[in-house]
Amino acid sequence: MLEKIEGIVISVISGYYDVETKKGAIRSRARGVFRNRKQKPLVGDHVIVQLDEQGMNYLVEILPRKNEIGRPAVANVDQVLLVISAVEPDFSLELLDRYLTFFAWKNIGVTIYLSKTDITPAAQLVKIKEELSYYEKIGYPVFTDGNKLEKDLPELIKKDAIWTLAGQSGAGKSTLLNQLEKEANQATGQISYALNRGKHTTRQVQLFKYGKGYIADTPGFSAVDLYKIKLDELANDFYEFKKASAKCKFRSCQHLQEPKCEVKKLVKAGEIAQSRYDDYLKIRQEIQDKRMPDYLK
Ligand SMILES: Nc1nc2c(ncn2[C@@H]2O[C@H](COP(=O)(O)OP(=O)(O)OP(=O)(O)O)[C@@H](O)[C@H]2O)c(=O)[nH]1
Ligand SMILES: [Zn+2]
Repeated sequence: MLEKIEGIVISVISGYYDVETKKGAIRSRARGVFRNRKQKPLVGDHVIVQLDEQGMNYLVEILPRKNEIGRPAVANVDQVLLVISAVEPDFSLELLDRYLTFFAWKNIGVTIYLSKTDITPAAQLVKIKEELSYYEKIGYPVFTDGNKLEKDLPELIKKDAIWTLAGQSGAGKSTLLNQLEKEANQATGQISYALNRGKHTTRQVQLFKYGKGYIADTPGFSAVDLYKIKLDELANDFYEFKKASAKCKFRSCQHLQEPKCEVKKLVKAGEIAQSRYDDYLKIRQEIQDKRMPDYLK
């Protein structure tokens, strides 16, 4: 009888898949069957490995994938740690809304981390923190202090959860990642993967253990495309709009010119941020402009 065991792919190196299981890490090869089906196991995939007596382990099945993001891609991402800088590059609410919209669309939770607060003029920082408190109110965890983030993060990463970093180029993703990875390696006595990365090898993504789950060791991605979002579903990706829309007169209200729109009422009352509404309209327009005509779909 060949034993089968379930696990999570934590790294892929030249055709070998390292799978973390309850028996520890198992190195395995993928069965040719995946190639035929054009199916390729990704880091983050939940898989079944078949063990045999000769010590040859085969990855024989990929369990259903709930999402896939980034380049290199990571599967089954539970949460994005979004790094937004206060300065260099300057803080931008529009950029923040773009990221949040994208991950909401992908059904991935976001935790916001404000970086470079140490080099931000005090008055500017006060204003940014105030703006971020709105996001906390609508349900996004916000960290504006790196030490607090590192202290709380192990608790936040739930069992087998996969986190990945995202944010604009220069925001500080690699800086934070190196810090977290160093800590994780110190805690577990692991050798840093970073040391094995030759300059000329293709950049691979690996998961390192953190908290009760994992963090991807590659800074995810910096740019997001929003035009694939369906126009009439966009409002659902703005969580506070979605919540308010239960009180809109029309069930399919897009919060534009419709009468008795709760979202517009709350914008007027200052309860929904005007900047959120403006960004909603802007992204909407973008989707409209790039939308394929119905007959081409
Ligand atoms: N003062 C200060 N500098 C920071 C902080 N975080 C990052 N930096 C600096 O900002 C620059 C960019 O940081 P990176 O970590 O390379 O940014 P990144 O998001 O990985 O950028 P890409 O690799 O281009 O996507 C580096 O010079 C860092 O040293 C911070 O919290 N405070
Ligand atoms: Zn409405």
